[in-house]
Amino acid sequence: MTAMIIDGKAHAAALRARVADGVAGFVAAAGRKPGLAVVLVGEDPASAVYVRTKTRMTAEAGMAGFEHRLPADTTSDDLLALVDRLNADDTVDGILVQLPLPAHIDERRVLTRIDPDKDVDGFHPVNVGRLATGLHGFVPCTPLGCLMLLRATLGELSGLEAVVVGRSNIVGKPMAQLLLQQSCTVTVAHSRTRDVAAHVRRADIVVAAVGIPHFIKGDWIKPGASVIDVGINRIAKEDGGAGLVGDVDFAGAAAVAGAITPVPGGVGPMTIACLMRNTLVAACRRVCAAEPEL
Ligand SMILES: NC(=O)C1=CN([C@@H]2O[C@H](COP(=O)(O)OP(=O)(O)OC[C@H]3O[C@@H](n4cnc5c(N)ncnc54)[C@H](OP(=O)(O)O)[C@@H]3O)[C@@H](O)[C@H]2O)C=CC1
Ligand SMILES: Nc1nc(=O)c2c([nH]1)NC[C@@H]1CN(c3ccc(C(=O)N[C@@H](CCC(=O)O)C(=O)O)cc3)C=[N+]21
Repeated sequence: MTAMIIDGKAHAAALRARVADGVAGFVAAAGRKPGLAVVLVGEDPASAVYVRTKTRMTAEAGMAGFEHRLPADTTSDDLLALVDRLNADDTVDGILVQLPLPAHIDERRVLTRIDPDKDVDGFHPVNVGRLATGLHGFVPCTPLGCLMLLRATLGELSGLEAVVVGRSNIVGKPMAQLLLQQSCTVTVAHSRTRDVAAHVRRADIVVAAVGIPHFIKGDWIKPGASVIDVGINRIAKEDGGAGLVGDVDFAGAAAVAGAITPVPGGVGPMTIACLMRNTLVAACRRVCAAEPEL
């Protein structure tokens, strides 16, 4: 193995510590804690685990967490009414509606109902537009975490060839916007791309957000490239247990890459740390129109 392993867990812990410092300053100035409301509809076990982790980390950062668990048969109108209440609640600085939502709920309608200035997920079209035009808004947590890991690993990204595999609104598209903002030359590959391997072979930076275990092969990776594996795939292990693997063949890629994120312990922890960061930023903007240094 030649690649440096990018320790997402350690970077995330360091970011959460900086956020906790900022939170202490906010509490001293504003006389209250930054507040994050997390809404979970239904009983999806993976979502329940993420929501519990988010709530625990919120408390550890010194912030107030408000967990709203609604039954799977909640109507769109009931969910929209809850979003309206959270928008109007001055103790709530950030709102996150856990995805995916049950199929009968109109996801777009719910996400666009969230006050853009409380949209710590960065999914509201206003924040998508702000990111695309270079205005201050909220950047989705997963691509923001990926960018932080890349900056910590490579420093300046200007001029590098970046290939993002995946074009979802949550990961691929905002990731491409962020890399473009850093003056990378960005290619976005997806399921209709004719030869994904050929694009990946040119890349100094590979971000894999496909949702297919070990989709990116080791012999696609350019020697020395930086590989960010966003994939979280639950697979059955030989011993009968459940294992978590990424979208990259880790062993194969680590033999040629310059640096690579593991799964678990890579992008996932950074996503949650960035949510804490965005919540503190939301609180600072709402209360004192200031940007914390993070
Ligand atoms: N670590 C973290 O914090 C997070 C991890 N994830 C994980 O990241 C992965 C991606 O998530 P998400 O973006 O939401 O997933 P989506 O399913 O929304 O998007 C997957 C993307 O991969 C593309 N794709 C599918 N098959 C191929 C193929 N054969 N060749 C090239 N591209 C392909 C799709 O293309 P097309 O658009 O053409 O269909 C699509 O753009 C998942 O494993 C998810 O669990 C997600 C969010 C946060
Ligand atoms: N509105 C919304 N915002 C999200 O940001 C959001 C969402 N919905 N729905 C689901 C996806 C997925 N996601 C992850 C967060 C943390 C880990 C994480 O911490 N993973 C650990 C492992 C955790 C485990 O063992 O399951 C790791 O990679 O080390 C993973 C995935 C956020 N998402």
